[in-house]
Amino acid sequence: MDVIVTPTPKLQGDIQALSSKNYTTRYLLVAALAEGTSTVYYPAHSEDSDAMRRCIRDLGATIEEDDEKIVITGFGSRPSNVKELNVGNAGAVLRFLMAIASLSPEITFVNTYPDSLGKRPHDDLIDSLQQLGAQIEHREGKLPITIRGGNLKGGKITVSGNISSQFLSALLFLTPLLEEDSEIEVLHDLKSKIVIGQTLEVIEQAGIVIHASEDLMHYRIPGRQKYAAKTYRVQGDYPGSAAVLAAAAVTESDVTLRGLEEKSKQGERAIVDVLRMMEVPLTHEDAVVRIQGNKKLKAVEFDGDVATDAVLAMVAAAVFAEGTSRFYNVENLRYKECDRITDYLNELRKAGANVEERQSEIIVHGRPEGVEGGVEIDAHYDHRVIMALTIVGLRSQRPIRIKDAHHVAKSYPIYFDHLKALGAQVEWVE
Ligand SMILES: O=C(O)C1=C[C@@H](OP(=O)(O)O)[C@@H](O)[C@H](O)C1
Ligand SMILES: C=C(OP(=O)(O)O)C(=O)O
Repeated sequence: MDVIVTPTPKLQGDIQALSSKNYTTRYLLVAALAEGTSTVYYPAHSEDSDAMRRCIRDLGATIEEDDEKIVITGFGSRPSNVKELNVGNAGAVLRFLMAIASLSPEITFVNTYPDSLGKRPHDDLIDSLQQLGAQIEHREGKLPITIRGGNLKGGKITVSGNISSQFLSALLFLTPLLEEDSEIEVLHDLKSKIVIGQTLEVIEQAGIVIHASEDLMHYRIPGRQKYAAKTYRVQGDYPGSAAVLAAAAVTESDVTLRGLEEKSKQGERAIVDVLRMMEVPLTHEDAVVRIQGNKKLKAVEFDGDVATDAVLAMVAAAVFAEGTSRFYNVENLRYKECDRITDYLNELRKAGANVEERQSEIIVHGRPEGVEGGVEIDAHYDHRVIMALTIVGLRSQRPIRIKDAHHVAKSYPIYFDHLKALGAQVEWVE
């Protein structure tokens, strides 16, 4: 399915932010790793959260759900002997479950998105799990991957933080369940470090003790711990909301988004600060963000590593800013659903934006007068590319067509419904 985005000068309305993808995947996981019954209120509903739900069920968790909650009885440290798991296109779900799979004799992760997740590297996690004693078959660090474990003990290991924080998160979920104490040392720079805060927060809520150094590069993890069954409440999602907020920022608007906690550990809450730096009129109080856009934005310089999943939306806003913006320290955007630097900038250029890439940087020469549009965009299987190009389409001169826009459902299936509710002219077509 494609979407046609027709230029829309005004957005107005009041919506509830969707639930956080990252917290949902984590709460579902720690609930599955507990032996009793946990409840997760307001879970996200998207392809990625569905992938975690499906896989923990395959691994032996019992799940009941209604409109507001999921009730999960976990399998503790003994997942069922399942042959295969299919995580769809969900990177975090794959990496977290690769670690958990090493509690089982043999599990194969299949490759159902050869042109997206199938291209992403997992070598660093494979290496760490091998240090713990797992035997792993893989195709140059990529899917399909077979993990043979079952008798991992714990001990001293290293993990590289250069490509993704998800490898470290995966090991932090696994090691408390092992027989012996573990120590993890992170090698190289830890990218998306801020996300580790969400992992540690959830693990602690689940009653597990991990001793982390202040710089988050060293960990001591006592072994033989048990995840406690608990009740969790998923907070609003900043990465998805960043796209809605950026859409409001580039149009004439009065848009209110509810459910975005100011003190959240999600780094993408920086979207609010970045839009403020761009001089977009907004307020953020009591978990409510209100933007009254006037189509005027100023260029910005920003370390994108603190808000990985909001950078594409920030860049889309910068396309219409006065001056040159720079988003630096973003190399690991290249290892996501697509190469979010080269592939994304190619699509932006098609739409008429003036952008440049460096290995770890995106530079945007703003065009406050708007861009040409009138083109077809390749989604590259990437929900965040789809959301960002929609923002650009709202302020182009001619409509743009986003091919295969249904991939937005990876994290935000109701993105276009939300935009429509705000008055955006967006339409699904076959
Ligand atoms: O741990 C997580 O849930 C995630 C970590 C981040 O990935 P990287 O650590 O690979 O940057 C982020 O981009 C992804 O959407 C979700
Ligand atoms: C990169 C993302 O997710 P994942 O790594 O979990 O596939 C994302 O949601 O933007």
